[in-house]
Amino acid sequence: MVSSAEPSVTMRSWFVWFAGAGVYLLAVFNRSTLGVAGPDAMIKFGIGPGQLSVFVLLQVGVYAVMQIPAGLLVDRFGPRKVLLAAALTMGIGQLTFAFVPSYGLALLARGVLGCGDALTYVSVLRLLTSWFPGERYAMLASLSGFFGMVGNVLATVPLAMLLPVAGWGPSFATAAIICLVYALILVRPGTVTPPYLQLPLEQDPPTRTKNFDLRAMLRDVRDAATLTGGRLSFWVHFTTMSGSATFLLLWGFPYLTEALGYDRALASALLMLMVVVQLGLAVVFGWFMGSRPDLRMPLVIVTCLLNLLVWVTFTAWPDGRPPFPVVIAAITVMASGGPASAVAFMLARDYQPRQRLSTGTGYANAGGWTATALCSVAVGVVLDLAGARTGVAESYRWAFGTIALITALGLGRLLVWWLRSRRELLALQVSGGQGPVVVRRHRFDLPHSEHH
Ligand SMILES: N[C@@H](Cc1c[nH]cn1)C(=O)NCC(=O)O
Repeated sequence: MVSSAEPSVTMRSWFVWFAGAGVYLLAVFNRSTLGVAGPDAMIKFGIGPGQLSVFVLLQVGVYAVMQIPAGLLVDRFGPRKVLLAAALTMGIGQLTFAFVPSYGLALLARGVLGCGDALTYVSVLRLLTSWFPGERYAMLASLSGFFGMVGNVLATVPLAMLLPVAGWGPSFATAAIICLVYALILVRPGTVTPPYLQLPLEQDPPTRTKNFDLRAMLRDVRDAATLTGGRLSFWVHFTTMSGSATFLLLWGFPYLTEALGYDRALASALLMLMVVVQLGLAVVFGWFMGSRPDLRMPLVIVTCLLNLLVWVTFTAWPDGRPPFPVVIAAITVMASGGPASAVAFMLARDYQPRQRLSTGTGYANAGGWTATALCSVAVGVVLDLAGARTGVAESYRWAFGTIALITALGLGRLLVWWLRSRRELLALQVSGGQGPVVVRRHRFDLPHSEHH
């Protein structure tokens, strides 16, 4: 459990948060660029929609795989250096992407970009822990998503305007240069903007800088992943955000246009609606989770049940074409998944010891993105298999059934680890200790165990 003294909020705290969240804005901007450049990419590389979707799968896969290494790096080098590495890596990846001539090299460049992206969010969350007291964490972690949304919008509107005017190379090179220039802000302590650049290392020194050996790292990962609160954080992230992320990043647009027959403008507007509702809910949930941490798990469970209902509805709807009001309701419910996933980071913050906090945060973040990769691949495979035998709408019913199954699996594991974590908290309270939240024994609680 986090035991060090709580930092107080100063102007520097806000500056640090803005500087870090700026890198996150760039990360989401970069990861969203193919959303608008997709048609141009198909022409430039001579590829079809299937090969285009490989870019998204690669991005999500690299992101998920890189989460634990990202956390290990933050624990050893501190968030500033890792954010610097993130901005540089994204810049290099995007610059390469701007000029490579072939699909294979473009995939490689996107992989590099994904590595930079993966370093960002865990670092920003670490800055929050170092610079703000615990009660602000939930709201600020949720509000950091706002920067992501701005990045998303910047990739959608200005980039869509720039692409036809400036062309592929200059447009992506501009994105790269912005990252590389931004990296200057993070470059050398004390030279550019002293308050931010000097203080993160003083305020929250990385404790493992000298302990950069493989065995210590594996031990950190094992300890982060076997801790009850750590395992709970993984399954919370896994279950809350994966269905909606799969819909938003990859399969929502083709479903709305091909299966439901909506025109492209309406489909884009519905996805944009989801992003806007996400932002609103991030503020509401952030406030709620910060003021009632004891109710954060009930919030997660209700969110997961509602999301499961969405996927079951899509799967069970007789002709695979639910009416418009049902689709709107489903999209609104889906938008709750991302904001509720912030509970996973609160759990990591509350349960993981400070010296491996970011490893634990990366482990939690890997949960949702692993599930997103799983859902994305499962939907694609089932669409391929079912598409040969039945109509498009019917194929999506089967395909979205896999998301229902993965969500149900996640919810089952989440409930198991929630009950185990409650058992530990109850035992701690009985022995006079205090956990991050106060719990009261209920009939559904597991009996007290000698092992805990
Ligand atoms: N759970 C998301 C955050 C989120 C908030 N609203 C929608 N999504 C997450 O994992 N973020 C990490 C990232 O790098 O974007």
